[in-house]
Parts: sequence; structure tokens; C-alpha cells
Amino acid sequence: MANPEHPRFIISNFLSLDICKELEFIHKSCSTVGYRQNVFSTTLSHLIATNSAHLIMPFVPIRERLKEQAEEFFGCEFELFVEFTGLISWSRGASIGWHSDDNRPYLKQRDFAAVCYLNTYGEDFKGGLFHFQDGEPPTVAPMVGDVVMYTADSRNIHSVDEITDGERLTLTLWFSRDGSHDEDAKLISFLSQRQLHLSVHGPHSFLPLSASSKMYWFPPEQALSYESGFDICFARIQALGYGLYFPQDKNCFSALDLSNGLSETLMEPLRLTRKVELFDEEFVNILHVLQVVQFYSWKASELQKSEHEEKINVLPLTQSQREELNRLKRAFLKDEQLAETLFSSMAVDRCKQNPFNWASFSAAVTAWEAYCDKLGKEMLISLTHWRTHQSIFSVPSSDIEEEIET
Ligand SMILES: O=C(O)CCC(=O)C(=O)O
Ligand SMILES: [Fe+2]
Repeated sequence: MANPEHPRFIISNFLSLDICKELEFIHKSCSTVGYRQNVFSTTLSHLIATNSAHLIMPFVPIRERLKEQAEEFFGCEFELFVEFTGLISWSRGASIGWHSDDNRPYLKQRDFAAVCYLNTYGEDFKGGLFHFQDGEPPTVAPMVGDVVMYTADSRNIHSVDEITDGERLTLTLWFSRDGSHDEDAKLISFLSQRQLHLSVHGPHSFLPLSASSKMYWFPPEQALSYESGFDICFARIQALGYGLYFPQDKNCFSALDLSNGLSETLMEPLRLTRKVELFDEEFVNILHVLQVVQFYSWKASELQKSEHEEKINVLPLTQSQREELNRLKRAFLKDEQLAETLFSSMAVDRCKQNPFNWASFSAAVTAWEAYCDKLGKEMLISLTHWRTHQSIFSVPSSDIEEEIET
């Protein structure tokens, strides 16, 4: 039973390293500007809104296990509801002072919090220690895979120190006893609207689409003028050592219509470059490129071990293409220093272990499609069960396989 004065728990190694990496891949390819300064977030409804609903699948078993733990630990007689699920990253400069999680009139429905750490204090970021104002333990140093759970009321006033380097990443959930705040019901209704026309056997479109390009400009108050700051997708691609290039014929950058929004341009088809080379395959938009490059980062060591037969289309960049590339960079990374401060990784050594090569990158493009296709099928079958039960849960894999076969 929980200590009634400060009901809280820490569970070590709750999530495997692999699932933490998968959630990092999802966040780094789908996040938008967050609700606090220097914070970025990925919500499940945002995944649905950007045609990436299949990416909610990895969250399903985790939400289920966390809810069970919360019900058991906090001795709930009735079932709890997940009120919110989101990936949240904190970059340099982000922090939060003493607060309880239900401290606003519109947050009163929050009864319990679960914060899962997806990376590690001291290794992936500096600063960012979690403190409870009273009781034990006074401090939690985030460790990949660990979870801290606490009641959202004033018995668990807490704070997070300012991040001073790297990026601190969490999966954060809140639970409510009040069924009218059930996130599942809202997500199922949204999914039904978006997915109804898709069939399990038909061709899938898992290519990401933008909800609103304004959500990707940092800082958000500059998203109307684009005078300073940067596009967060562009910055993440650049942080991994790539550049972007628009095929000249279609979207001539010099003819760009700024009144339409600078970031709108990034929703046009484009190509990827690295150093002095152009990868001669078209991506539908920047979100597509971002998912593939983040997928490659996640899977690089696996992909480099396997043999690749495919023919790889890589061309040397011409002088005029290089100039175009730099022009784009100046437009989308107005403040390159700020982008580097927020997104540069402390764990550079990991990249050195997996030197880049186009053959394994090409294999990543194919592997990413297979990954999305598999999750997409699972999602569509699960949705029929979720609709029946008005609840999001893991449908047994035997049921899913049976329905894919028939
Ligand atoms: O990330 C954490 O450790 C806690 C964050 C927090 O307190 C909040 O989001 O309310
Ligand atoms: Fe909090």
C-alpha cells in the first residue's frame, strides 16, 4: 500500500531499452512545439491528425500496464481512465517549479500521474533532476526505463531542475477516476472518422501529412513572421547530418510565397542530401523525410549488419544545387545556434559507432515502409475491437493474425 501522506512509487526497468528507443524515434519524427518554454510534445491525437495513427500501436500495451499498476498501487476500487498520453521532451533551458499536477481548474480531473523516463540523467542530458518537496525519496534521477507514479494532488508537490545540456525525454500519462475525461473514447471517435474509409487489405497510405505547419516553428511566437527561430523538422534533419533539396522544376524556392507560410513549402515533395551527395528518390514532404531518417538512426546498427542488394541512386551535388541548399537552410534555420542548443545530442559517440552509408540508408527506406504497413494493419483490426468495447487495449496477436489471413 502507498504511504497515505505521500502516495508515490518508483518502478525500475518498467520499459525495455528497445521500446524506449522506439518511442524516441516516434517523438523525434512527430513532435510539435510544446506547452512550455523549450518543451516539445507528441500527443496521440496529433499522430492521428497527421496520418500516422499506426504509430499509436507501440503505446497501447504500455498504457494498459501502467493503468493496471496505478489501480493496484493506489488501491482503486473502480477502474481508472487514461486522461492524457504524450511524449514530452525538455531541451536546454526547460524546467518547472514546485507544483501539483491538478493545480488548475481545468486539471482537477487528474488523479494520478505516471512519468516514464526514456533516457538517462548524466548520459543523455544534464540537469533535469525530479524533486518531491516533502517525503521520500526527495530526488529522482531519471534512468531509461524507470517510472515514477504519484497522486496528482498536493500530497505530491514536485519540480524539475532546468535542463542544461542534451534532451530529456519522457512518456507521461495522467489517470482520472472520471469517465467523462476518458482519452480512449476521444481517440476512438477521432480514429473512426479518419480511418473508416481504409481497409485492411487495401493499399495503405502511411505517408505523414501535416496538421498545421505553424506547429513546427520554434519559438511559436515567431510562427507568423518567421523572422527568427527555426523549423523543428528541418533542424532535426540537419542535426543528423542531412540537408534538403527541392526539385527545381516543381517548387522553385526563389518563387516562394511567404504569405502562405514558409513552413508550407516543406510540405511539398523534396529530396535528401548528405555532404556532397543527393539521394535521388523523392519524399512526399518533410515529415516523410524526418520519419525515415529517424528510423535509420533507430535501426542503423541492425541494418548495417545485413547485406543489401538494391541499386542505390546517389548523385553528386552540382554547384547550383549546393547554393540552393544553402539558401533553404538560411530560410528554415534562421537561428542555427538556437537549433543546435535545443537539439544537439550529448551522445554523439553513438553516431560514430554506426558510420553512415547509403546502402543501409536505402534499406531503411524499405524497412520503414514494412514497419508502417505492419502497424497499420494491426491498428485497423484493433480499431474494430476498440470500437465495440469503447476502450483501447491490446488485441491478442492470434486474433490479429487470423484476421489478416482471412
Ligand atoms: O518529467 C517529469 O519528471 C515531471 C514533469 C512534470 O512535473 C509535469 O509535466 O507536470
Ligand atoms: Fe508535474
